[in-house]
Amino acid sequence: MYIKPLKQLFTVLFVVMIAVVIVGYLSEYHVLEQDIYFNGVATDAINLLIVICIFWLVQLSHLVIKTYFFLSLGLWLWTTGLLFDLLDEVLFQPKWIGIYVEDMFRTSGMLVTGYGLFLAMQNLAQAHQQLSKELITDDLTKVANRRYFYQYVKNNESKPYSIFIVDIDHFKSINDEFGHDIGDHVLKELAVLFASEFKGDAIFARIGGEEFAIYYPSTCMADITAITQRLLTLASTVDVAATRKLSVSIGGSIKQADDSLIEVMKRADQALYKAKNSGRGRFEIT
Ligand SMILES: Nc1nc2c(ncn2[C@@H]2O[C@H](COP(=O)(O)OP(=O)(O)OP(=O)(O)O)[C@@H](O)[C@H]2O)c(=O)[nH]1
Repeated sequence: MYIKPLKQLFTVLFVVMIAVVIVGYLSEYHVLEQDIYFNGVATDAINLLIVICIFWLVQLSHLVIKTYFFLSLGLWLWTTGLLFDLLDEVLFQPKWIGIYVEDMFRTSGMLVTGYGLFLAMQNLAQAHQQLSKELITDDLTKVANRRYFYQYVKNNESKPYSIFIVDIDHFKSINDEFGHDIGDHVLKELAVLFASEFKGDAIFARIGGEEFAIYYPSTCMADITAITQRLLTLASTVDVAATRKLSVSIGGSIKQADDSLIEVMKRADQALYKAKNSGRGRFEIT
C-alpha cells in the first residue's frame, strides 16, 4: 500500500472519530450542571490539543510506511482516549467508559506511539549509517573515495608511509573504442582487484576519473617494489576486449620526516608523470 492513500485514510478516520465521539456523547449524556472545574477542562483540552498537533505533524512528515502506520495509529488511539477524558469534565460519563474505554484507548495509544517512535529512531540510525557510508565511498567502484583517502592519511600521517598514484593508460581510447560502459566496467574491475590487495592499515581509493591512490604503511623499498610490480601484473589481467590489454602507470613517493601530505602527493604525481613519459605500464618513485 502506498503512503498517500494511507495518509488520507488516517486523516479521515481521525476527523470521523472526533466527530462521532463528540456527537455520540452529546446525544447520549447530559451536560454537568455542577462539578465543572476550569483547571481540569483546561489541562485536558491542552493535552488533547498537543496530541492532535503531533498527529498533524506526523501527517506532514516523510516517514517509512511502517513507522507512519504505527505513529498514526498510536496517536489516533491516544487522541480518542484524551477526547473521552476531556468530555467527562463537562458531560456526564458512565463509569464503565472511564475505566474501560478512556484508559484502554489512552494506554494502548501511548504504547503504539512509543513503538512508532522506536521505529522512527531506527530509520534515522539506518539513514545516518547509509549516508556516512556513501560519504566515503566512490559511487561507481564502491572503493574508498578521495574524501576518505585524504581524511585517512591525515589521521595516520605520524607513521612512516608511502603513497602510490595509479593511472590507467590511454583510458580515453578505451572509452572511445569500446564505449563508456566498457570504460566503467574496466574501472570497477580494476578497483575491486586492486582493493583486495590492501588489507589492514593500507588503503586503496579512487581519487579521480581513472586515477587511484594507495596509502601504504611501509617505506621499505623491497616491499614497495614487490607490491607495485604485482599491481602492474594484475592490471594486465583486467578484461577490456580480446584485442586490448589493460596497463597502468604508477607513481610513488616515500614520506620524508618533515613532509606534508601535499608534498608527498606532489612527488608521487611527478613520479607518475615520469612513468607516463617513459613509456607507461611501469612504476617510478621520487
Ligand atoms: N567510462 C568512464 N570514463 C571516465 C570516467 N571518469 C573519467 N573518464 C574518462 O577518462 C579519460 C581520461 O583521459 P585522459 O586524461 O586523456 O587520460 P588517458 O586517455 O588515460 O591518457 P594517459 O593518462 O595519458 O595514458 C577521459 O576520457 C574521461 O572522460 C568514468 O567514471 N567512467
